[in-house]
Amino acid sequence: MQRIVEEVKSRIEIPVYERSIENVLSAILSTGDFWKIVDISEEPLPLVAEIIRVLEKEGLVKITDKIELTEKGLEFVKEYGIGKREDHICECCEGRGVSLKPYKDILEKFKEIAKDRPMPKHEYDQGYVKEECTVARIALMNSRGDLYNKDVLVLGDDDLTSIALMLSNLPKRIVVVDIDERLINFIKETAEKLNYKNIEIITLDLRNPLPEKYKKKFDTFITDPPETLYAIKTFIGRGISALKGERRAGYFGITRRESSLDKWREIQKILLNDFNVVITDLIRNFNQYINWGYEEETKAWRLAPIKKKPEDIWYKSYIFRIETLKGSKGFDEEVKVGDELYNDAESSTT
Ligand SMILES: NCCCCN(CCCN)CCCN
Repeated sequence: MQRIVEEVKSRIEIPVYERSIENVLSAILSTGDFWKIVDISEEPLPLVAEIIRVLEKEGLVKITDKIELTEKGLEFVKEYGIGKREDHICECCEGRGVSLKPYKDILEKFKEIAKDRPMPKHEYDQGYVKEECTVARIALMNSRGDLYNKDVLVLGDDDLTSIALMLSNLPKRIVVVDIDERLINFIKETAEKLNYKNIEIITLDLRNPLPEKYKKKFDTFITDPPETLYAIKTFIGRGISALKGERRAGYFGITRRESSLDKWREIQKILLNDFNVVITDLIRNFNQYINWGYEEETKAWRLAPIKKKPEDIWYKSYIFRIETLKGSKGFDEEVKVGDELYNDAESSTT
C-alpha cells in the first residue's frame, strides 16, 4: 500500500493519503464506471485517475469498457479489509433534508420556464444544478428565515436561483449579477413575463469589487463559485461585503470533485480567519449538476481512463450556510487573475 501511495505522490501534486487509495478501491468494488468511482470516492478527479493508472500498473485493476479489480486486486482489498462502499441516500429528499412538497407549484412553474434556459458555457465554468436543487435552495433559505421580506443577492446565476426566488414571492428585493449576457437577458425576459418588479439584473465581472451601491445592502447572498481559492475568496468575499451587518446569511456550494480536503481546510480557514464568519450548516451533495455537455473539452476527459461520456449525475457539491457576527468582513480588492480564477491543480471540469 505504501508503495502505491509513494508512486502516486511522485506523479501528482494533489496530496495523497492511504485513505485516498482505500476510497478509490472501495468505489471500484461498487461500480466500474469512472465518473461514478469519482463520485463515490469523493477524491478530486485528477487524483482518482492517477490512482487507477497506478493500480493498473500494479496489476490490481484491469480497464476494459469498465474498471474492475483483478484476482490480485481482490486479494489486496481482502488483505487490507477494504469493503464495497454502500452510499444510499434518502429516496424522499435525496439527502438535502428539505421537503419540496410545499414548493410543488414553484417547482412546476420553474421547470416550465427552465426549458428555454441558455446552455452551459465552458468559458465561464458553467454547469447548472437540476431543477429540484434550485427550488430546494429556496426551501432551505426560507427554513432559516433568510428570504421573507429580505434583500437577497445572487452572485452568478446559471442555476437560475433568481427565477425560483421570483416565483416564491418571498424576498423584498432581489439583485442578481452575472458575467454572461445570455443569462442576464433570459432572467430579464422572465421577470417581465412574471411582471416581477422588485428585481435588478446586472452584468458584472466579480473580479472587480462590487459597486458601492451594493455594499452593506443585503440580508442574504447565494453563490456557486468555481473551485479555486481565488474564486472562492472573491465570490464569497463580495457576498459578505454586500451584507448589511451582523447575523446575516450566505450560501454557497463547495465540491469534492475539484477540491481535496486539504483545499477544504484552506477554505474553512478563509471563512473563519479572514472573513470571521461562522459555519451554521453543511449539507453533503445538496447540489447535483446536470452533465454540462462540454465534457470532451475538459481536462477530466483527457484524464478519464475510459473515453465514455457520463450517463448519470456524478458531479455534486455540498451547500454551506454561514452567518456574520461581530467583526465579520468581506473582500473588496480587485482580483488580477485570468485563468487562475477557474483552474488550479485540482480542477478538471473547467
Ligand atoms: N464545469 C462544470 C461544473 C461547474 C460547477 N461549478 C460551478 C457551478 C455553477 N452552478 C462549481 C460548483 C461548486 N462550487
